[in-house]
Amino acid sequence: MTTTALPHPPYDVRDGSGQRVCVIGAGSSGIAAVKVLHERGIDVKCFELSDRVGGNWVWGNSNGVSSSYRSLHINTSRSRMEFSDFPMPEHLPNFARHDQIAAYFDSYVDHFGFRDHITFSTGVEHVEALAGGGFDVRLSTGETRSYDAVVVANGHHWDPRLPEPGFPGVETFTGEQIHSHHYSDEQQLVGRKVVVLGMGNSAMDIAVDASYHAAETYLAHRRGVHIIPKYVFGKPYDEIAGHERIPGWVRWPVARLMMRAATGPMSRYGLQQPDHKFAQAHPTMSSRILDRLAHGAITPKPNIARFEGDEVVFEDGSRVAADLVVYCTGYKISFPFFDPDFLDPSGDNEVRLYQRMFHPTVPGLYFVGLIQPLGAIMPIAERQSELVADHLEGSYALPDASQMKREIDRHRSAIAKRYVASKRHTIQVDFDDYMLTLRRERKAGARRAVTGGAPSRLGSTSAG
Ligand SMILES: NC(=O)C1=CN([C@@H]2O[C@H](COP(=O)(O)OP(=O)(O)OC[C@H]3O[C@@H](n4cnc5c(N)ncnc54)[C@H](OP(=O)(O)O)[C@@H]3O)[C@@H](O)[C@H]2O)C=CC1
Repeated sequence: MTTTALPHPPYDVRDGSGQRVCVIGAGSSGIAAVKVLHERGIDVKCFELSDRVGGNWVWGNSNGVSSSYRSLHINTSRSRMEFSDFPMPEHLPNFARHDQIAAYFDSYVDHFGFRDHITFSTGVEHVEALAGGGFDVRLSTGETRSYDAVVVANGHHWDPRLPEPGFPGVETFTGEQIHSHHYSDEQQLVGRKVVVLGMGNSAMDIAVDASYHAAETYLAHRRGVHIIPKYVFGKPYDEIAGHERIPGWVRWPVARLMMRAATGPMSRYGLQQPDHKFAQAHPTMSSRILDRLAHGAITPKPNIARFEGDEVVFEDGSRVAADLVVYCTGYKISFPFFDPDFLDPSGDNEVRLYQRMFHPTVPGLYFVGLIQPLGAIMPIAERQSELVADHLEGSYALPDASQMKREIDRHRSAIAKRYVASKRHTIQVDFDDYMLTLRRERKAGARRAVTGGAPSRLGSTSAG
């Protein structure tokens, strides 16, 4: 690969210390970015809508956009979600609850001492890339500040995606309809006849909650999935064969066999058989749903066909009277602070980024945590942030724009080949494979930086 001299800062920056960087959001990815940049001595400021860090993991977050609910527990195990230099407390369960995770993020910020780099209760309202490089960032306070670089970490599970178009009769259905984003606790379910739509992790959790609190619970789905229990053979499922040194062609067949042994076919639970292989869709993880289906506490249904009065009619012609429909139909990737024509995700959740984090034509625009891993985001956000810091310091160089575009195209084709066609898979990565990719990319970028004349982290005693 060749290195092309890029037009303006920070592509030709050689010293990160002179850079002013704005991080948008202090969720799990934003705090990783601030921590890494702060440690490297880069002048970083983060703006967070809420009065605290943690984003989605803060149930009832004052930012008004958390999708968390009372029963939420993470579905990646403690050892696989923790930051590399800040272990989660050992007294925590293997699959921690939202408040335990939010507290962990809080202590991360205090431990590394960068809370004063975060301005709370302040949103970023508009970001404008300037023709000569750098950005103008307008805040909710009305103030506009200038930055050399912007790290976008505003999360991608907060803007609800409803079925489009809605099912016939949706306008006249007499029951209540909500998106899972607006589900907060079981009080919304008590004594009601509830239809949950979807087979992602939100649907699993909410259907299980409903199975304990609602009068009747139906789980409607347009496609079967492979449900993964949280424990397999007495261990958290993701600790088995989960390592970046174990290649995917070993990891996934092992996982497939384990799951086949652990759960058997999904049809035994009354669910549709998946139309794809294991690991060709974002994983749905729940031990409890299998129990609740086996106990008859949840009735599986095919997709919703239409609504008639107070009834939900399913694709097999069956119908139920329902008080509440919960659409667990996923999220849109949204950047409310960019002009629509600046970075248009086209409504299909398509965002074209080199290595899922560098904008190919806007220098200094980075994205941290804009991936949906088969695994946890936190260690990935941390490693991505190291690349951002390297780039700001000049020890990592990007390839030229055409090479970046080719990499993006290759990634798009690989996703299309690998995963079920769905808007939920546009930013999908395998945790271990992507972690390895980032490690290799860091080295490749360091070599490019040397070729291009920048000081290199490799072989340098001052390397961070
Ligand atoms: N405990 C945890 O850690 C939790 C984690 N999460 C994470 O949050 C993210 C979002 O999860 P979730 O909210 O479940 O959303 P997902 O995007 O993962 O799942 C959406 C589901 O809705 C279905 N769907 C979408 N549109 C329609 C439609 N028009 N008609 C019928 N079905 C439709 C999809 O089917 P199809 O596959 O056919 O597109 C899919 O089954 C994921 O990364 C998930 O892992 C969520 C909840 C809990």
